[in-house]
Amino acid sequence: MLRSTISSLVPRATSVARHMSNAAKLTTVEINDVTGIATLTMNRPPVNGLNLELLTDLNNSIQEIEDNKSRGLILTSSNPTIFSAGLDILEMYKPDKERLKAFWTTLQDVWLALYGSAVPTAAAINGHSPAGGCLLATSCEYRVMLPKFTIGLNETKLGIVAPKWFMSSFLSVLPRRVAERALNQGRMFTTDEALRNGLIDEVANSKEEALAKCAEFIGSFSKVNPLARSLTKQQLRAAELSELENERAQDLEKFIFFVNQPAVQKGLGIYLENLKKKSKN
Ligand SMILES: CCCCCCCCCCCC/C=C/CC(=O)SCCNC(=O)CCNC(=O)[C@H](O)C(C)(C)COP(=O)(O)OP(=O)(O)OC[C@H]1O[C@@H](n2cnc3c(N)ncnc32)[C@H](O)[C@@H]1OP(=O)(O)O
Repeated sequence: MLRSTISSLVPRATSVARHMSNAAKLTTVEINDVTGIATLTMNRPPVNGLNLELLTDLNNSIQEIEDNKSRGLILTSSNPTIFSAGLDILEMYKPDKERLKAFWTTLQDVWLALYGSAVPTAAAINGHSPAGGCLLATSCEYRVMLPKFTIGLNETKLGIVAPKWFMSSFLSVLPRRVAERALNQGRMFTTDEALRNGLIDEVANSKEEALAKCAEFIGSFSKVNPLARSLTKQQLRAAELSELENERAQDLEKFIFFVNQPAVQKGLGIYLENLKKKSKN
């Protein structure tokens, strides 16, 4: 459900950005005191794999940004070549039952909070963004990406299935036939392909430029009534949000059942092994 927090139109004091969250966490939130825009940075080396702890910090940070009435949220990564490698496969491979439940429930929370955020959202995609990384990026309203990286929902390549709400975010950005083919193929788009197909909105040559373009997008709403804006967004996104809200328990059950299938476990094991082999070469 879209949060009701509305950013104020009162101009901010002129000063440099200030940190709201500390670096001990896997995310940091920095508010620009001039623009009032919050930059939420993922920082879980080596690849920003979305494990339970990173998802928990992401969820708390989004909440913090909403509560502090920021003008907007920019999601990015501290890693210079990876936005996020998607879900940490180790959470799903030979999983602990209780942790697996908490992991998926927190992922649901993050998606509901980000896709349904009341504030304008943008992703500065400063590196590769497969699967769960693409989910985060497409949950935002605007995407700026650096050249020569890749983005997409590659689940079928891992022998897994993107849940419906992953598809909802993807479909909110791409034309249906492009989304359908890409999902079935597990296609990863290069930056150029992503731009051509509308999966991203702009290309930037540096992270700084990407952040500036995201800020410009968020700034484009400065003359729009924030309540009218957020209620409009809420109506546009309500169907997908309610669908997951109403089916959270079934979605969790399906996930747990699916992940525990021997064929899925075998596929994940092989995929992990190949990733490790590749990283050693
Ligand atoms: C009827 C219908 C039913 C429907 C039911 C639905 C049920 C739900 C099903 C379940 C759905 C689950 C959805 C999952 C979505 C996901 O997000 S899955 C994750 C997908 N991610 C990937 O495929 C990315 C894999 N990684 C890479 O491609 C590369 O690592 C990279 C491009 C991100 C970075 O490359 P590079 O910089 O060269 O680093 P590497 O050397 O490859 O990696 C370093 C290090 O990290 C490990 N690693 C990489 N990614 C992951 C990951 N996602 N999880 C865990 N670990 C990862 C990699 O193995 C290396 O480790 P070592 O250093 O070797 O230890």
